[in-house]
Amino acid sequence: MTDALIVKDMAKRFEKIDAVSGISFRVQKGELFGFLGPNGAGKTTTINMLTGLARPDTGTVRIGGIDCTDNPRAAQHLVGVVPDESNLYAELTGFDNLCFCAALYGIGKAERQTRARTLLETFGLTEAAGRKFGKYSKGMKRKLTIAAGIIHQPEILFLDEPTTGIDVASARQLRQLIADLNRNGTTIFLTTHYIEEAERLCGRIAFIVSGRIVRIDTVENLLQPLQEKHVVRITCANPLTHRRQILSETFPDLKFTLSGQDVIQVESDGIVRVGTLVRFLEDQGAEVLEARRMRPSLENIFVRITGIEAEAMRREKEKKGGEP
Ligand SMILES: Nc1ncnc2c1ncn2[C@@H]1O[C@H](COP(=O)(O)OP(=O)(O)OP(=O)(O)O)[C@@H](O)[C@H]1O
Repeated sequence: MTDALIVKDMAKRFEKIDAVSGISFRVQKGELFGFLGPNGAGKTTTINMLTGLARPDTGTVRIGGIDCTDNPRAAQHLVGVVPDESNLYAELTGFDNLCFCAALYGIGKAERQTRARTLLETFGLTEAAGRKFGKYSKGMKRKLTIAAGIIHQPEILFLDEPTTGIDVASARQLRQLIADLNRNGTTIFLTTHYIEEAERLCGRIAFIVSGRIVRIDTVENLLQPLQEKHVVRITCANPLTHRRQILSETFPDLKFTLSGQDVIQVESDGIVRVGTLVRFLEDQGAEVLEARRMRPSLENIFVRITGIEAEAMRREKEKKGGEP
């Protein structure tokens, strides 16, 4: 397999902050590669350097075999970027926006019209092709922005939080579309704070924490240590914080992790006797609302690796980016 992207010892410092501290990784052609990390981990700084918007202090970036380190303009032609805020024109139609983007890359008139039509078809936007972009729904806007990001057939497409801020149904459609694009050969670099989205879509994931890549592996390998685990999530109406100690002492074979104040996650190598646990908690004065056996997920791994609650990260992001 050939590499679409090779990053070596790339670093960036802002005054006193090492935003990215010498990271190295490769993305193969055809991969859907996930880049996950908590707030402030260095994801945006990394993407900016990979897409030619910022220059690394040290290290090298090769895209499609071309060294882009000292030539950010070269990078801009080799990558497709879908920014948070769409850069398309509200007054132009969907079709004209795509043709305009293609023209910026020097694509001839006949070819850009063909590509625009094909992409509108692929993204289910043919009927909206003649409508002004400003009148599109949020989900349609995001789709057209992705279409514009691949009109020049880039080596790699960067999707930064593609489903943040759009409604649930459109987000589901977008995920399907991203999976289809990848299945049809587009190499994708995806950041998302929806861990489940990453688990569902990505083949391989890098975890970045405080500017360093702390783990990089296939989703299958990341999940492997959890395959034998049994996980139960117990939700209470009152805080559980002060009960963790007694739970650990009474059930030494079980591992208890608090998730917020009123949810506790129980992990075990053997079957968890949920009834016994619930009765014990109730005897202790807890008001148990729900006890649910969970399928071990990438979220458990994320919490282990980053020490950050995925739920807390989701809430934080949605405050910034709007509803999911
Ligand atoms: N232009 C800048 N000047 C100074 N510090 C910066 C600048 N850009 C980023 N940083 C700092 O660098 C670190 C990494 O920031 P970055 O935006 O890359 O993180 P992130 O992983 O994208 O976070 P989020 O998920 O919240 O968007 C943070 O500590 C941030 O405050």
